[in-house]
Amino acid sequence: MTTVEERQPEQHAFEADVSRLLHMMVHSVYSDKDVFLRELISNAADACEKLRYDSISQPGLSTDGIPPGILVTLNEEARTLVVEDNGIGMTRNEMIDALGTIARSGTKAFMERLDAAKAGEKAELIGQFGVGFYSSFMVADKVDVISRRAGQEEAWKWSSDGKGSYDIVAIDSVEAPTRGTRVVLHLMEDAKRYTDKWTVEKIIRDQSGHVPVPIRLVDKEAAEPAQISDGAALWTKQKSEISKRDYDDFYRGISGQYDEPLTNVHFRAEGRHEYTTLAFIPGSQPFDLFDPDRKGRMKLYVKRVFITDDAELLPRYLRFVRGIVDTSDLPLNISREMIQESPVLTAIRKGITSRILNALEKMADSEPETFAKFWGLFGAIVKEGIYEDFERRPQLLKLARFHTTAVEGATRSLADYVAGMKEGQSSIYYISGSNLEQLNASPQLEGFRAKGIEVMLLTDSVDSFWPTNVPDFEGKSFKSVTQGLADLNEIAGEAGSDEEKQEASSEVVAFIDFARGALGQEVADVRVSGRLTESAVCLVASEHGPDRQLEKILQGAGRLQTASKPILEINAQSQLVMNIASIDDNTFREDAAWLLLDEARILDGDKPVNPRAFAERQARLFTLAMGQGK
Ligand SMILES: Nc1ncnc2c1ncn2[C@@H]1O[C@H](COP(=O)(O)OP(=O)(O)OP(=O)(O)O)[C@@H](O)[C@H]1O
Repeated sequence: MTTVEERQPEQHAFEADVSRLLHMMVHSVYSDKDVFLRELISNAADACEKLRYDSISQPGLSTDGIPPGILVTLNEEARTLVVEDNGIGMTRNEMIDALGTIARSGTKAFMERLDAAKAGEKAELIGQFGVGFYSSFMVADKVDVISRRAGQEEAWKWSSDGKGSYDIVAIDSVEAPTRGTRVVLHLMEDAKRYTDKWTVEKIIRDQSGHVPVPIRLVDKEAAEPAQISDGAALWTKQKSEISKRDYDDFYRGISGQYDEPLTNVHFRAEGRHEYTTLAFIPGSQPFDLFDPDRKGRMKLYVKRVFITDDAELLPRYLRFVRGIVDTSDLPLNISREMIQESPVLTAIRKGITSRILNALEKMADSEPETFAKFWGLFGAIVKEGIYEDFERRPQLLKLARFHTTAVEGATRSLADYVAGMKEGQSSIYYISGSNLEQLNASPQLEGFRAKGIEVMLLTDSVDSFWPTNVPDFEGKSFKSVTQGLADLNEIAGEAGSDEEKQEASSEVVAFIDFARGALGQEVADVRVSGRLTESAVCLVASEHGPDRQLEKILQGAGRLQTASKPILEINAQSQLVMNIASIDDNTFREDAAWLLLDEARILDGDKPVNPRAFAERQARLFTLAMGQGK
């Protein structure tokens, strides 16, 4: 067997993505390099918490009675900064996995976004993400990680200059911590300020003052360590003892985001269940907001021991909330699998969901501007709840805000909408699509606009689903303006908007009959429109079945084999239509009918049925109009 001394370092190449990330770090545009320390301290604290957790089932892991702690040591002469913890440590293989690849989905997402960002946006984007251990290479030209896994004899040293490869070598026990990890940063010349006691102390207090593990600092060899933070969990303190700054720092520490949270919800529940929650509504969108797995990131603690950040502590439509729940009602040794089924957790989930929604309601009433910002960031996510949380639907509908035709650049609540309904109006009208401007210009809105009837403009993808699923708001049903007959005659319009509608002339009726025959298989019907005032044509869906937008989405997702045919509505008062109807020539009429259908499709954001035939028909009509045809 080889002894430790005889072993040669093994060289490993970094995974391609790591090399790319490191390159970015070294040549970083990071405005604030201080964050590397927060990342290292956060890893050290996680390692201590992991040991605390694993020791519950394997008490042998930490029998030495040494309390968890993080020690930061500075050496000005050697130009080193060391972060050491007595946590779980890493085996050789764990080092290779954790420090040679990119395991964090967040880091992957970060790199994708960074690649896509324009030059000017990069710095801002980087500021929103924590990028973990690799951020050390912003300030160090060499990093050593010496680690011994709790309960194991052997110790390993990982070293790299961040340029494509790293070495791993077994080292003598005396050179390693008894347990845990020591990260040694050999600082670059221009990063030597990180050996200055006051600088580092300030950074730790500012960034990491609330990690739940005590932090000490040594600034000179053999000096007594100074305690910088006591590791008391912020959430156990009284609200009155906590400043806004404390809350914000804590939020940044647990969320890995750098923004200022919009609000926090901090309460202690007593009675049937005992738990404390400290939750934050972020001030910017987390990177994983639109991930398909829709996972939340609330952390579960039992009696201050971190258990998991994988428990579903909130419904998915509140997945942007960051924070912790600490309870004494679960056993410490509960397995992560058992947690999901625990009735205690169900009760906690209910409790904190209510508190968060109540806090949002309060914000909407007392701080409408903050709420508008909140809705801009997370409204599309909260609306998923309208669709999937039957029990809380009324509360979510009350919270929801929408763009409507009534005001530009601002949003309205459903209560605002209902208050502005016209006499005889029994439905809440909406139109859905992906682009606000395009929706605003939809011909289907014309009749509603002319009568001053407000229409909600729904642009989030979830908007195509929930209105068909929700029977009503305060007794008013939801109705798409692109579906069924527009019975606008029943509704009293604004003064001056109610001129008598002319009946369709017999010529127009004849043209409509002709078009119905000519367009045959493409449309379910051709009829006189009750909703157009300016445009000549538009497409609508039949009364029953999905609205046009929903149908497109379902078809795009392969969930509809055959789309139902649209109805072509014709504006009998349009000058164009009347002119067309007056020409008694079937070739011309056929061209006109197809062109009108194609026009309606284009107005809907679609393509003509047959682009070539469309071009030919258009050419024939142009030629005719220029007086050269026939
Ligand atoms: N001090 C440490 N002790 C034990 N393991 C560590 C330590 N530092 C890093 N690691 C391991 O390296 C991995 C990568 O660390 P990195 O900071 O890049 O991301 P992360 O900590 O997983 O992400 P996040 O910051 O979102 O929790 C960690 O998940 C952990 O497994």
